[in-house]
Amino acid sequence: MNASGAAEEAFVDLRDVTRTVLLPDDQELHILRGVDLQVRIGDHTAIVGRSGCGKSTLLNILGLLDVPTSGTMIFDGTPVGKLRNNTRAKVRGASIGFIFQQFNLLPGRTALENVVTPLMYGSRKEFWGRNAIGMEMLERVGLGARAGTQPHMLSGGEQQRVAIARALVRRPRLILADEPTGALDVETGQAVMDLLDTIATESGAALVTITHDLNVAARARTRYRLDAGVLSPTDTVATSAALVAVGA
Ligand SMILES: Nc1ncnc2c1ncn2[C@@H]1O[C@H](COP(=O)(O)OP(=O)(O)OP(=O)(O)O)[C@@H](O)[C@H]1O
Repeated sequence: MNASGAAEEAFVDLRDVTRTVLLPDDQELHILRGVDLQVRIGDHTAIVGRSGCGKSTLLNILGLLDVPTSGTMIFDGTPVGKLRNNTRAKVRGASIGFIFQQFNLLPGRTALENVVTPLMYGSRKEFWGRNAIGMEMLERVGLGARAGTQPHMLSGGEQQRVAIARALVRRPRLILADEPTGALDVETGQAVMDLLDTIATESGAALVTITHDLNVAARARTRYRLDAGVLSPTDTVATSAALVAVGA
């Protein structure tokens, strides 16, 4: 609710979204079936599901990398179906930060060079101020002293912190994290999720984490399960209780 008592508009609003692809034998594969999802600024949403259930497909749609086959999607007040490809790419660069399981840092570039890469495509202010902005982000993730270090000299947790700094350097309103702890040990993964949660909250962004790790999902305030392309909210209390019961 906002100050006037009205329900706040979702930053991303998917209604009855489907994604269908045509296979070589002319059969249709229904990857997403009638997905309803509202993501609000300040939310931390987790989507869990087994391999092949459609998680990457949903992430690609949320990240404006792909479009629904049917249904409606509103992104920051604009119907996505009305956006041209190049406008979609611009909105993506300015409004969405991506974090991947394998960090996807550029080899042979320093931590700072990696972090400032998105600023090369930003406004003049972002472009010319990129080193100062990048350093500030690296300091926020606790790696100011490693600005000149290349990724292969950093630990997995440190590489993911650099990737977080890079994802957040243009102050995106939506952060999409795809198995962000998948390549990290449990303790490092928890520290990375703590950091991601804190920075997303401080930056006033929405965080959507796609994961098969129930420990990671348990941190989110809103949880969904994706099962064969069908998205359903999971019962928060029951899920938490179940997670505690299995020692997660
Ligand atoms: N363009 C495509 N053409 C044909 N099949 C596709 C296409 N995109 C996805 N699929 C199939 O749709 C299903 C869902 O794919 P998706 O990559 O979204 O799953 P996922 O939940 O992310 O899986 P994982 O966790 O293993 O990465 C899979 O069976 C995949 O092979």
